[in-house]
Amino acid sequence: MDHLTDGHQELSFGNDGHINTHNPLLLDDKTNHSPNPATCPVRKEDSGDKDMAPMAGNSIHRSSSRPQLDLSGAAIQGTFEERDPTILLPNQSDDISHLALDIGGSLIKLVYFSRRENQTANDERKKIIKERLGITNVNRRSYPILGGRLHFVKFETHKIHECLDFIYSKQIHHGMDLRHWQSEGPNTENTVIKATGGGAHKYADLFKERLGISIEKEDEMNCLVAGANFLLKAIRHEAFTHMEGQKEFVQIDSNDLFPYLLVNIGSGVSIIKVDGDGVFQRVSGTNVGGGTYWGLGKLLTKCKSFDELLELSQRGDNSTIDMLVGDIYGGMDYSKIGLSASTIASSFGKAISENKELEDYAPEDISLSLLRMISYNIGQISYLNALRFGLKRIFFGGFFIRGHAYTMDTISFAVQFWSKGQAQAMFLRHEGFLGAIGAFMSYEKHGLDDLMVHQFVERFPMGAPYIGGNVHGPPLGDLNEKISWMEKFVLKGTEITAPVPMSPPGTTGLGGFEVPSSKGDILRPDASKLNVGVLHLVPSLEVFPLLADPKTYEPNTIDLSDHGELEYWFTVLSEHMSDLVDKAVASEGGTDDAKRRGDAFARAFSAHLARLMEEPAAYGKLGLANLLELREECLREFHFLDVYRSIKQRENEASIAVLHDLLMELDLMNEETRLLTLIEGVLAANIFDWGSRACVDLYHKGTIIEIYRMSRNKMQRPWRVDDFDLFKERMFGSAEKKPRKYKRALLFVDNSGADIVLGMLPLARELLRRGTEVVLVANSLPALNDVTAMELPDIVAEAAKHCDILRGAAEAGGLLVDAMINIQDSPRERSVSVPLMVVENGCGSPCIDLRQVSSELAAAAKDADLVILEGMGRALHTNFNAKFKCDALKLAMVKNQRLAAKLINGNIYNCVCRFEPAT
Ligand SMILES: Nc1ncnc2c1ncn2[C@@H]1O[C@H](COP(=O)(O)OP(=O)(O)OP(=O)(O)O)[C@@H](O)[C@H]1O
Ligand SMILES: CC(C)(CO)[C@@H](O)C(=O)NCCC(=O)O
Ligand SMILES: [Mn+2]
Repeated sequence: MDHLTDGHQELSFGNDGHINTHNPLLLDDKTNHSPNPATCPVRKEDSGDKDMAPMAGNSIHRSSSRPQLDLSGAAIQGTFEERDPTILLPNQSDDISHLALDIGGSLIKLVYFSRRENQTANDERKKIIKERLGITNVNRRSYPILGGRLHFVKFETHKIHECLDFIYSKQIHHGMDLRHWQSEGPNTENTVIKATGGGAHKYADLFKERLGISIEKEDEMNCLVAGANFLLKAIRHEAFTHMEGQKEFVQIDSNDLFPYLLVNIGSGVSIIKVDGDGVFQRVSGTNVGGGTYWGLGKLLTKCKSFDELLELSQRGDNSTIDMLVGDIYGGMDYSKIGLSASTIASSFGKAISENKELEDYAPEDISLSLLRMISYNIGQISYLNALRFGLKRIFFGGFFIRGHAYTMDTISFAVQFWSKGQAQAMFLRHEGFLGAIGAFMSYEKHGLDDLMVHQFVERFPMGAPYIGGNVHGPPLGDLNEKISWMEKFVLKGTEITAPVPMSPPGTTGLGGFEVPSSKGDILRPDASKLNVGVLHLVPSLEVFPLLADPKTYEPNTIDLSDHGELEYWFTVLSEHMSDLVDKAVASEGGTDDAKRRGDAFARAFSAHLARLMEEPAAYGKLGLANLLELREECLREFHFLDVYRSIKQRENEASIAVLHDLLMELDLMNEETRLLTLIEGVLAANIFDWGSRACVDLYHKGTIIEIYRMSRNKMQRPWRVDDFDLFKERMFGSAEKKPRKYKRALLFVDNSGADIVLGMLPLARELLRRGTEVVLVANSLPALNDVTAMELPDIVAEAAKHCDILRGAAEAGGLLVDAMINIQDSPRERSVSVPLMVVENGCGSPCIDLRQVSSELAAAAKDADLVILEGMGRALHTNFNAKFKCDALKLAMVKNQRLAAKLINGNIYNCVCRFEPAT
């Protein structure tokens, strides 16, 4: 027995899983007895989709978006003695296309770009939309940049052969001919790659010899500045402060970025005053840098790796070796000048007087003493230079920092201490890659140089465990290698999945250099392995033009920085996992390969979740939308392209089968009753959400139509949030107000099946009937059972068979081009109808960040005066607090008890109908 409560209303299922109530208003019972798909139980998950007939007959031509390999001209590269020779695919166009290097004294940083596969299946719909919405500038580039990803990799400079092997086996250096975006074949003669850092000079010949490629040298300082400027302008939450163990992201206004001080802590330290793009001066530097810490530390402690040295420092006590103020002042503070007894008076100073050898000091203590010495020194020199030029902001980059909390705290503390709080130290998430990014940006002809700020979107570092960070041995190329890696990664990398206790924030005492609080934290597996996201280049993402104030807009309603909240969602997502994996595997035919991928997905997603539990801000500011997106991205990473495909088809078929009856009943009503019934219908049908645990349990208890009717029947007003009367007044007018005819409405749709077919389409139809153009806004990529923009035209075409209004409007909107075959059109009706259109929203998650929408949605928004956001993901988890320049209606059923309590002080299955007039 399952009880659904909505305020005072309660409704229960009969034991047989059938609904006891019968509402004559909607859906005559006859549908229960007909042999149509509406009576299929919802639960039939494992059927795979092979035995599912395509819903719209021959009009469905959904093609998988899995990258297609072009095998023409394939040849084995290298000698035949090699065990796993690389196979070169010279005509493979969506492969890696560009790379740039920063070869420093300690590390080689490599940034490379891989293009995204072309999604041609969507072309027809796109063409129509472009014509309709008058988008003219979509092909403003003459070269085919279709989006892609920027990847970040690093190697130790003394192991340069690993870097050469990596480039070679990934074949990144092909297709680098600057005169052509796509090189025709494996011809490296013209290949030129951009490189900066000292090694660009030192190793140029080696690159020519080993790979036959020429290095084009770019100035190191130029690149550092270009990289920093790009990141600070283009990547949200790139910069953060780090004080007493607390990381806080800073959103830099790109119009208010300059001047600033850039301190790059590599082997040595460069200090650069930056006044604009390409406008800078290297004002200082110091030879006491990262190389000093690592070099001296290695000699003094016999550590074998930088990380080992850093890890030692975390267990160290520097007071055994440093001379403190208290050591000099007999245990007292020197309070007159603001120095506490525990302040370091002289780094390593104790070693003078004690009769000890190196072996007598703990390596841990030496490492910490060294780390503090160097960090404070750099902090102090940086501060002095900031003071010299009156700069308030200091950004620190370079791999010395290595995402290490204590290092950052120490530098921050030094800056804060010396400037008395006047200057602020900030760090960059892509800390070590500034130069490499700058070199990458310096390609003039690759078209990436003029990228608009918003065109890069940082996604979760999906590939990060295996492609970010250090690379040892052969690179991981294909999916198969990724999976193997994932299997090993989780077996070995227990430190990633183990939760980490956070030390309580400490105090810093009397203004002296106390030990910052984050010392005790574990050293996370190389920060760049998990911290640096892959930057996705999406050439056509824009800010949604109808946002009232894009600057203050925050998509996430729930901030997961509250640990209890994060824990809750962690549990929810973990509990969903095995179900999801089963579905994912079934969606790919249940093969052994699919099982292996499913397993790897579960491991990868779990590792990410564990990582986030340990450090919620690891990938930038974390909201629920990000977590849900992470899951979808993880699935895609392991080539699960549409897990819910067959469920969606089944739900659509079942709903289409009863659409006609629903429309007939609606048409018998008067306008006002009909509007209410339509809104009720949207809310009721929003129950079909495979992202909600409670609902999924519910689906086992009845057919789609039974559940839909049950849900409708309990629609008792007032809803928990109920602005319906206000909306009605806007639509129909009142004694005081004139009615309003909206010109164009954007309907952000949610799930498949009843939700779209019996909820949103009838509402769209009503708007169309009233002369409002309707744009259905759907996901670009599959997420849960959300309907996608690619699927919608077929659904609309099916629905149009049952309704003249929909048919005329769909025709006018160009939606029926493929599906016209069976429809006899009447030209008269066609010409008078306002259009019904479909646009993609640019995202592939159940939530939507309106700062990153597709250009077609942005274009469609231009003439829109009504926005309807439907569903929990789009209207509650995100955008519940979003304000718009036009009227906005937010409709959702809350299918999660915790969210209901938190957001609307209500209960699960309560409904939200929030109407907000234009601000
Ligand atoms: N895995 C690592 N191996 C070696 N050094 C590391 C590692 N991780 C962090 N470091 C630190 O980072 C420093 C190198 O930083 P970075 O790569 O920014 O400089 P670089 O470009 O090699 O040097 P420079 O710019 O002075 O030529 C090292 O000297 C060391 O202190
Ligand atoms: C020599 C470079 C620029 C090489 O990256 C760097 O290591 C550095 O800035 N060193 C510090 C040299 C100095 O200014 O004292
Ligand atoms: Mn460098």
